[in-house]
Amino acid sequence: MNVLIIGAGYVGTTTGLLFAELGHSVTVIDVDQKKINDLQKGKLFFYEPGLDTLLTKHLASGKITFENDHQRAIKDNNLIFICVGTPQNQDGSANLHFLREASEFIASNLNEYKIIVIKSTVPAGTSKQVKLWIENTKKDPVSFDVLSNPEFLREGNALHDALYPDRIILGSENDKATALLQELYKGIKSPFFVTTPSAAELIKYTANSFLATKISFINEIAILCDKLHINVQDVAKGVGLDLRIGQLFLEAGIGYGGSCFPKDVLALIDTAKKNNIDLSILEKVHAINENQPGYLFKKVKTRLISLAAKKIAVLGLSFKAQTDDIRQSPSLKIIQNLINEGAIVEVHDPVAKLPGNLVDTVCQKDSAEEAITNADAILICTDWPQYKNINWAGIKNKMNSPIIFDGRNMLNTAEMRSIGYIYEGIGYN
Ligand SMILES: NC(=O)c1ccc[n+]([C@@H]2O[C@H](COP(=O)([O-])OP(=O)(O)OC[C@H]3O[C@@H](n4cnc5c(N)ncnc54)[C@H](O)[C@@H]3O)[C@@H](O)[C@H]2O)c1
Ligand SMILES: O=c1ccn([C@@H]2O[C@H](COP(=O)(O)OP(=O)(O)O[C@H]3O[C@H](CO)[C@@H](O)[C@H](O)[C@H]3O)[C@@H](O)[C@H]2O)c(=O)[nH]1
Repeated sequence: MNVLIIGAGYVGTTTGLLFAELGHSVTVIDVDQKKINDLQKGKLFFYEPGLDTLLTKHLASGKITFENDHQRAIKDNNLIFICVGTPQNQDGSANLHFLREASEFIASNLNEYKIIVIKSTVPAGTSKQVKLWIENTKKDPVSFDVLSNPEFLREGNALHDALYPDRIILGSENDKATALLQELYKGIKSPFFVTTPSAAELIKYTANSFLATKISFINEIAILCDKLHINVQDVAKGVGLDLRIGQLFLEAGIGYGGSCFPKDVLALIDTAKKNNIDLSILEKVHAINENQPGYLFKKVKTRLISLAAKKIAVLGLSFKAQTDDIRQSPSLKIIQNLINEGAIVEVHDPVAKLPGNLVDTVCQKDSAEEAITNADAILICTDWPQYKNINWAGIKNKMNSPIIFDGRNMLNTAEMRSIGYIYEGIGYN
């Protein structure tokens, strides 16, 4: 099958490579010419394990093409996936500006029947809105269908999640279009659930908000655990053994970040508000998450008292391991707090880089060991597995004072204390 992808970001690039891997012929377009130029040369603009190899493979196989001629791309393809960004507006609502632009561009080049699939995360009812935008812009009486096929991949696991998703959700009211999409995904052995476009759109936000709720819930329990001197990891394990609850997304820490959970929780709150529905549970989820980086910071202040001129090593910048994405990363909030209190901050991350506003005030080191040397304390902000393998016994004597605040509960408490560290995690860890 021939497929066109609009938007060569995380989702568009991964989806394009997935379809190429399934044997389809994929064309990808993006308004960002530099991204297209780089992708044509096999260069990914983000760090995502395994994706670069697949890109090289399918550029060579000719199954994926990154195209500059956008009009021709629309005219030549009758199955189009929209994967543009839907960022957060100031009031928390989803910004559909890029989606509207892409829809109207399709409309002005609508030469024959097309199936338009929205993969971007969009509020319930957006498929209907896209239909209207296209109807109002198209020049000729050509028919089309708009479907919803939300994406559930995680950054850092994009390839695995694309090839082995827990489910494929399709919002479609046209049986022929549904059959075509089922054919497109034929190689994927996962449940294929068909519902209305609006329900598909709401499933996406509900899933992300539920996972965010699990995280905020365990983070609140962790604060109680600190007070009661009970280990939150034991509590999470015992609770998660109940199959109705499950073990995943019960890791207490410094809160969720990234380009999805924070914005999607706020967008669902906005949808509820616009419909006069009280979704206060999600307002609380958001508020807890806003406070969680500050909770670790408070522990630092309580122990060190003054941070002025203290050297603090921060391990991890990205919002989670296996990605260089620093959007909404709790690590950045903590670094800002440290700077505000006069601390000298040295950071390390295996792949992520400091944002422009921090490069002059914070020093990024090439290795964790360099950042730790002469530090008055270490703050672990991202759960990069390599931090477990630091020679903790060896490096202890290079610190001014051996104190670790583990915002991801990733090190072994007993081991760290036996080496001689003052070690504090989240939730009496
Ligand atoms: N990043 C993730 O892990 C993830 C996972 C699931 C769902 N989503 C959702 O998928 C959508 C895309 O996310 P992303 O992370 O890939 O975003 P992104 O910002 O990485 O990529 C979006 C791309 O769309 C391009 N674009 C914007 N307007 C365009 C237009 N009119 N024509 C062509 N290209 C255009 C941009 O230049 C950009 O390259 C969002 O709605 C997001 O919430 C993201
Ligand atoms: O027990 C946990 C699990 C995660 N996190 C944090 O939660 C955030 C999000 O993690 P994760 O869900 O793994 O990353 P994303 O790549 O943001 O993926 C989420 O957002 C995507 C975009 O919508 C969805 O497609 C995915 O299904 C959904 O998991 C990160 O900061 C994690 O550190 C925790 O604090 N505790």
